[in-house]
Amino acid sequence: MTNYPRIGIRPIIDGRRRGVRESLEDQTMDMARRVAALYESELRYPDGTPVQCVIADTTIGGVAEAQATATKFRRENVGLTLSVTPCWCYGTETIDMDRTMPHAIWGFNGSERPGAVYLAAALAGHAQLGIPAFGIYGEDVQDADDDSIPDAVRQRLLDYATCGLAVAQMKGTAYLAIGSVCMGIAGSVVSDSFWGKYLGMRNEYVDMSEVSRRVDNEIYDKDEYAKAYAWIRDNFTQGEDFNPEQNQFPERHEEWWQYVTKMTLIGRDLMVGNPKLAEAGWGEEAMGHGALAAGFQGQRQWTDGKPNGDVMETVLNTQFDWNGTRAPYILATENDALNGASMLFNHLLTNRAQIFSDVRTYWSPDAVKRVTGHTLEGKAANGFLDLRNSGSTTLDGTFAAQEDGKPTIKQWWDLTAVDCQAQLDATTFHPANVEYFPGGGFSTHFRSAGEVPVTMTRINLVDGLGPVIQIAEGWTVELPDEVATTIEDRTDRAWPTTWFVPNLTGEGVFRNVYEVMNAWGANHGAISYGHIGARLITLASMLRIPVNMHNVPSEQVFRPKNWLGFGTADAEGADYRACAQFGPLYG
Ligand SMILES: C[C@H](O)[C@@H](O)[C@@H](O)C(=O)CO
Ligand SMILES: [Mn+2]
Repeated sequence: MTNYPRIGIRPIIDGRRRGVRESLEDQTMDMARRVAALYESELRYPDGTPVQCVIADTTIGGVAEAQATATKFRRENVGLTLSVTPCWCYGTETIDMDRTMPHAIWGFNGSERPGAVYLAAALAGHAQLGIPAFGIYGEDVQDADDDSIPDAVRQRLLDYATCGLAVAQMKGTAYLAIGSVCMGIAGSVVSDSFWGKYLGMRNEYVDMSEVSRRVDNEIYDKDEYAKAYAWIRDNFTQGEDFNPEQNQFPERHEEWWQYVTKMTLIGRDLMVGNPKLAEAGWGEEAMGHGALAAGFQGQRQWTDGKPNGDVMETVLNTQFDWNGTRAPYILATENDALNGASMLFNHLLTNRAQIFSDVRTYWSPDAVKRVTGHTLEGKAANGFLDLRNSGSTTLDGTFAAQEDGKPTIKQWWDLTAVDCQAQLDATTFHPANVEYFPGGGFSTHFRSAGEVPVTMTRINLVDGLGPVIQIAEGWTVELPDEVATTIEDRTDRAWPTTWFVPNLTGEGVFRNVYEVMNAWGANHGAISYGHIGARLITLASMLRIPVNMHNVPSEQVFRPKNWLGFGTADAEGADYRACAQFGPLYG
């Protein structure tokens, strides 16, 4: 089993003996146990196992116990801490001083003993020492013997832990670039200072020739290949060839299917290794690159001569294959590492597959009317963004899986055979557009279901500033079939289609759909199921990545309390100032 990072829980207490400490021991330890129980029952790691907590051996009344706890937490692979207290305790004598992991404090809102006073004192210490920490405090006074966790507190506790675990899970892993810069796309210029200093990850690189070397030398598990190939041929429906006749090569399809299946196994093995390869004498290849995310350049040096990477990218980003259901592998198209990082954030916050797309076109109501005669209505009334990747994306992006009769992307452990079949039924694989992809291969086509809550995000690098992140919550929309086909025809009917409408707030770039398109910082976006903007903001603050645009309601925004010292009226400006002051987490 993967050695996932754990949540360290620190019960903080008033150190005075002869009555005070003794009277608080049970209540304080009990708070820690209740939070641990909450986390263990509500949160899971990507492999589906419950999140693990480590509670300090004793309550912490002073520095000696704080140090002993830090030692224990290092041993136990703790990646974030939460301090809890129902009472007054001694601020800087008890806080966790580790600057390389997230911290939060839950101060019980009681009147008998002042948990809130400790919270304020300890967070003032954090502000003064320059160690970011989140504060959690219930709105309504609770009695000392009330062991319930109020809903708002529960929400904050879960927000904090989910985001902190995302930070901790990235640390020490790798982004693997398979190939290098794709067609001059800035996001595929891999920035080791971003990955290393902000995410704590290393960059690994292999040339795309490594993929063809493994195909040529049969460096993959041949038994698994036979199973994978049979499954793909049985389950993937080949659709129409949209190429002009002189660009159709039906005699090569069989060879392409074999090749792209091998690429899929090889892409995965490059990322995470495969012990089967060692059994066949390929010990080094069996190790993999420890990659939590990867990217495949594809265009153009590979696709100009060989079958494209669309099937590989689609299958790896999907939550099932010939072996059944499983966590998705995060694999960015065009080696757009910044979109890969955006997908990774979304994935770690949700444990769900992620859609990679070009943010391709703004369709205004007038343009749709002119081209198709159709009047946009409902959520699409103000126009929509055409999200369409150049040939691949996760099959979960069909939203063919259903929860309570509604389209969704499930967590992989909840996917049923019916869900998987529905996703396959919604998808066709078309011979790739030969003008773009002279080496052939197959592209993935489906239309995403409408009325699904989604969040589109993207990290961009700005010279002189560093990374920034943009976040747009919104909904998918569907169009009548004829209108949809006309619009797809104008780009490429062989590619996956998702139509997206951001939630408009009437302010800034969210005053209309066009402005959101205009403000998008690059050609790609990472699209997650659900409205997860608030969690992305919290995660970004933990990593010190300022948010340059978002449409998340302000009451949902949750950042370290230190941010308030940088201004309270202008939250966006304060975020920039705080991120600049604290600098990257591992800088
Ligand atoms: C096939 C084309 O080159 C596409 O790959 C291109 O338009 C992009 O996807 C750019 O992001
Ligand atoms: Mn693209």
